[in-house]
Amino acid sequence: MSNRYAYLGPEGTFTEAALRALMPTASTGDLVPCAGVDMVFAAVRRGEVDGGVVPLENSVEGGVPATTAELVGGDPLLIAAEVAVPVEFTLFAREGTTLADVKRVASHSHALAQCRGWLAANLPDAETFTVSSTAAAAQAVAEPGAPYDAAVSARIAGARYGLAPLVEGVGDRTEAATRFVYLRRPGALPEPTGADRTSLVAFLPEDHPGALVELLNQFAVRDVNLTRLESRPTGDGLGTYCFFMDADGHVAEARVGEALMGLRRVCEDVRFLGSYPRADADSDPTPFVPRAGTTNADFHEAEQWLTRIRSGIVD
Ligand SMILES: O=C(O)C(=O)C[C@]1(C(=O)O)C=C[C@@H](O)C=C1
Repeated sequence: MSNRYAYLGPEGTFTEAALRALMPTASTGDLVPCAGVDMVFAAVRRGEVDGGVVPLENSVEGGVPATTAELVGGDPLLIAAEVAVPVEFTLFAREGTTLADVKRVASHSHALAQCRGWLAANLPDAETFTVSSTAAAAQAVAEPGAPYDAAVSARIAGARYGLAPLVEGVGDRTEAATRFVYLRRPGALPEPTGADRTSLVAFLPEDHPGALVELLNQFAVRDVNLTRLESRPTGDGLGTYCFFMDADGHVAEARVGEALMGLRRVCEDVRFLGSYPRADADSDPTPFVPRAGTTNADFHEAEQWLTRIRSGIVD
């Protein structure tokens, strides 16, 4: 039986494009569209699918709140892969609609935010409506008696729902990209590839001066590069935050493992979200070389030395 994968649907989302990039051999019948990010998580947790793909962060609008909330607070799942997809937005409408006819525009909140400037300049009087995804907007516009005149969607969504492109390239930033992650139930981690990323959530102990520095130092002293740090309220009251962190490297590497042990000591809690191959590994012009004293070999040598002196061997 082939594997089944859930994703933020309906058909024609950027998330579907991400899933197809991650699982190029999966056929359409293996892909399970879900109406929300939370439903993708639920389908994976319940074992209805082998894994699922959700948007994690966008280069213009930042973290996707629904994904971060599930990763931080929901029943644990592991990130097993990632992919970055360029996001180019098109304004779609039913055949015969002109720009002057457009009074109501629907899309995903992250998509509307990325087209804010264009919409203000070109459709200043149009109202915007947030729906569950860019493809859900296109699907709604295509329905008879549609509540919206136009949708901001991916090119594939327009074709999928039989809409006409009114204007292409309505995004404010031409280089916009979204990072998507592939989630699965806890189990064996992907093997280290030499160009990996580790994601986790750190919960600080009681608030005190330098608490965040202590946390960051665990990575700094082991020369582990952080690629993302996002604070998020825990929900336990104003001023109480946890930190969503991405670091270069795989937890199987001594230097990353030691940094995580250090974090575990200084934090109230640490939620490990996975170690998986970096999507940008091929495009990295200057591969990271840890400084002397922080290579995996240095950590192993120091560990062996400790074992020897603990048993009284002094060389
Ligand atoms: O609605 C979609 O098409 C999605 O895949 C979701 C999503 C997002 O959550 O950011 C993905 C990329 C774009 O930035 C806009 C929307």
